[in-house]
Amino acid sequence: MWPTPGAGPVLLGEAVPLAPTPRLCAPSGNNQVMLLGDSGVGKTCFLIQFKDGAFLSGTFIATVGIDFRNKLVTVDGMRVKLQIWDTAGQERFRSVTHAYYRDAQALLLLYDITNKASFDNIRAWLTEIHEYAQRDVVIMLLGNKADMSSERVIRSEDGETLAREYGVPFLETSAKTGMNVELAFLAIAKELKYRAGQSADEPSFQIRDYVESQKKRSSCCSFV
Ligand SMILES: Nc1nc2c(ncn2[C@@H]2O[C@H](COP(=O)(O)OP(=O)(O)OP(=O)(O)O)[C@@H](O)[C@H]2O)c(=O)[nH]1
Repeated sequence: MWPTPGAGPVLLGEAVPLAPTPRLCAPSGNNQVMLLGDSGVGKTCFLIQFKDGAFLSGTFIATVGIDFRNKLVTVDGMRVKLQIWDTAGQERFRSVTHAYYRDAQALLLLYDITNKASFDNIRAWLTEIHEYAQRDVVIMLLGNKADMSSERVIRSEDGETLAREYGVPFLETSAKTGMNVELAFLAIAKELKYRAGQSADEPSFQIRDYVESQKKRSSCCSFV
């Protein structure tokens, strides 16, 4: 039996620094975020890096079906609970994961910068997303394993171009070093908070602009 979207155990109590008396975004609902992409691109490691700040190296154990973790992030003094679904990239689990697309508010679509097939398959993933997910789902494209520069086969510009074609934000990330992992989730949380209508202070938040500005900041000042 696979877990039910929105009905799983609430794993609160993580060490998340909170601002004084933060409010909870979408208190009665979950902000469901799904990780998608070919098998081996690093979805599970990406989630574990975000949740626990750790990297699982060694033997690759493919995800079976689907699993999730919760994490609270603080956005502009407000707590946003993200329920993050880690899906199996293997083809044989596709019918299982399709059932979860419609409940997702945001999708992080990963490819591996050292694996051309995983990049070429992004268009097929986007076709599936358009078929099964909500029409207004937030999508972000991530080129993972950016730490493996000597084995890179997909240029950063190619990721940028593809993301621009589909009108989605783009980041290169590393689940190993943590590069841009937090930024990806923070941008999603900001967008979901904005959509929940609780950002009067940010009346025109644009996730792509936010991601681009943060990328410039980190490249200029060597921090994220
Ligand atoms: N160097 C490096 N290795 C990574 C990174 N992310 C994942 N890996 C490695 O890539 C392999 C696959 O990672 P997973 O996170 O299990 O991949 P997945 O996308 O969840 O795979 P499925 O569960 O089959 O869909 C593992 O051996 C990881 O250690 C990264 O950012 N850098």
